Amino acid sequence: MAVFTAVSLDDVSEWIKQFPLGKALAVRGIASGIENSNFFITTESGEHVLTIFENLSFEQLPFYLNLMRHLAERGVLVPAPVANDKGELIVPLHGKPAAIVSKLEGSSQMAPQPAHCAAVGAMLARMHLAARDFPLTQPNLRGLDWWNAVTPTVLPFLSDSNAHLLRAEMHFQESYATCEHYKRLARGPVHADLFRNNVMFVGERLAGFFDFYFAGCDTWLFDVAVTVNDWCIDLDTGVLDEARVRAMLDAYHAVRPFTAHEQASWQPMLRAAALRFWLSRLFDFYQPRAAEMLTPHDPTHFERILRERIATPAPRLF
Ligand SMILES: Nc1ncnc2c1ncn2[C@@H]1O[C@H](COP(=O)(O)OP(=O)(O)O)[C@@H](O)[C@H]1O
Ligand SMILES: N[C@@H](CCOP(=O)(O)O)C(=O)O
Repeated sequence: MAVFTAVSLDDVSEWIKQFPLGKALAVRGIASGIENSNFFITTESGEHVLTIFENLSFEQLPFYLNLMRHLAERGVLVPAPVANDKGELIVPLHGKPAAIVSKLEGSSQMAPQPAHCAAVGAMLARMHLAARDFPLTQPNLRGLDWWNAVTPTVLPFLSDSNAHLLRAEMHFQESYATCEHYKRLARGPVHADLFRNNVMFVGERLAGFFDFYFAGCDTWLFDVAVTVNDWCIDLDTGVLDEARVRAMLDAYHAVRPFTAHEQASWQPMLRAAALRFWLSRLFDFYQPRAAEMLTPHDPTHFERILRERIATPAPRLF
């Protein structure tokens, strides 16, 4: 669990007066976050989530909050940010940026079946299409530039075999990023971290996507690859589960058809998505941020997935 910025009902009662939500009745800290301090807030107008951003700045946040508002206004199931009486979505609390969003119902589906994967695939395609006219841009801050910056900081800790894998994959991805197929991939705002724990379900009904704080502009196919690499695998081996992959890809394709350039890029992109999380987990493991009590995620999970995606031909996209 991350260190929390403590917030009392008294703090919130005063602060929330600037929002059209009525009085605050209760505040409850959420223990499961690892990036930010999150609280469920009961107000006279219902349940909301208050987030105090521990790492992101006032400059970076408008992209995420406005993207969520843009998507929510277009019927994509995401938390809707609430503006204060000046129309602001990001308002300081205890000197840190903070925001209030609507609370999604449901819970995470940690053992997804093909029906869940189909619902996620369809909503992901709707999200990509709905964000086409989103006016703000911000790069994926965990993209190729970040991989290049982080690689030398983790290489000294790796075994010879893993160092070789990392160097070879970085070389492959840098070269792939210059090819014609890659340049012609559709792009736009992407979630970039749509793991099982960032989606709410009520039974088989998808209730919403949340945790947009790794979102950025990148290829839509990268988003699909990140999502497939988490939702459609056997967690012990990293091997793709054919039924769940087909359900997710077919549902996505029915809403936003994949292209031939995407088909040609699918295996490199599954590798890129595995590399991205291997690198961030290695970084968090070997270079933990000061003053946080995080239990790092296991990097070997994504090393296994990367090796598997290199070794096994990718299933067809469509
Ligand atoms: N809008 C929301 N609706 C309902 N629950 C939410 C919402 N946002 C966050 N949560 C809850 O808070 C937990 C932590 O949120 P998350 O955004 O994943 O934190 P972090 O970015 O710190 O990892 C989630 O697992 C979920 O239970
Ligand atoms: N999904 C990433 C870590 C990001 O954590 P989140 O709780 O903010 O989704 C991983 O598994 O490495």
